[in-house]
Amino acid sequence: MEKSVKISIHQLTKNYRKFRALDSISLHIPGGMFGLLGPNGAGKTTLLRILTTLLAPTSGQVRIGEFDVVQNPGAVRQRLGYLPQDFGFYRSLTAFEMLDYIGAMKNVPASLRKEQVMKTLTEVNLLEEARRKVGTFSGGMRQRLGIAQALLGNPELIVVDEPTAGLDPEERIRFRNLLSRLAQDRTVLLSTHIVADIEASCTGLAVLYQGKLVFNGTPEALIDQAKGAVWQVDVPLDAWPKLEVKYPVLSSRMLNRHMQARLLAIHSPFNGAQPIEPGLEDGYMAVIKSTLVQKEVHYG
Ligand SMILES: Nc1ncnc2c1ncn2[C@@H]1O[C@H](COP(=O)(O)OP(=O)(O)OP(=O)(O)O)[C@@H](O)[C@H]1O
Repeated sequence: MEKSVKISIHQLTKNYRKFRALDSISLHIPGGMFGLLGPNGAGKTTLLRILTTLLAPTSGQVRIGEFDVVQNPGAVRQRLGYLPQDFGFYRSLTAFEMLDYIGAMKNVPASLRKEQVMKTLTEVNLLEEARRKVGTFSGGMRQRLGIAQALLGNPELIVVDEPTAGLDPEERIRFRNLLSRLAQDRTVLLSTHIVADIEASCTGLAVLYQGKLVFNGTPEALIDQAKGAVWQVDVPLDAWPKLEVKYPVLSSRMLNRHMQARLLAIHSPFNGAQPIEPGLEDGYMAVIKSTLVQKEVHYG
């Protein structure tokens, strides 16, 4: 991990007028691939925009390596590449032309630019498409080109916001593999609401919920949050509505007048419920639901 950089976030708060989008977040992100997980509206994009110097915090500190994002935004920008959620593409340019243009905006010297553009196109497996217009690209190809532009200038940190939304399963896997490969020698921060994206690739992750940090640790530790609390139940349809409101439902399917479901419950919800080994999605739901439950009724 010769080019990875550490991120330190200390008591970071962001208010949009009276609305608190981030509430005193403290988090240390080591090198490698780190996931930021949370439902829509949790505050992930707000956090990424502060990290990438596009948005000023209300209070607290963020350091990328040795540089503070507020005191030294220029130095931070030189060290990072960002693929935002709504990255705009120049549809009538070729992949090469687009990267050449972005390279110029990133101050990559003209004498090095062609070589760098070709190198990044090779890294994201798009070299053969260099002369093709971006408007003809598939969603997966566009996202890989988005990563290519983030890689220009050879940054130590790559920040990616919800990159697999809208990709088909094959493209999603290909994209995740690309990020894992990139994380071998730099820090990659991946924000997503798709648990499988994190499961496949991240060594550490944080969960944001309603602007608060509700988990920080390894994927295994997140799975442990649901240990002993996941149950499979098989109930007649008329008994289902009562259960459905009482316990958080992880998944359900109708089977011939019966409902088969996975539930979260601290104790067995009733005789005959089968305990199940949890997965990462269960751990994530347990963390999110327990923050809900603390405010409402305790399940189990
Ligand atoms: N400019 C703004 N003014 C007011 N509220 C905002 C602004 N930007 C974001 N918010 C609110 O802050 C909260 C967090 O938004 P944010 O976009 O950071 O969440 P997110 O986790 O990235 O969700 P998504 O995946 O939907 O983008 C949301 O409730 C959102 O409505």
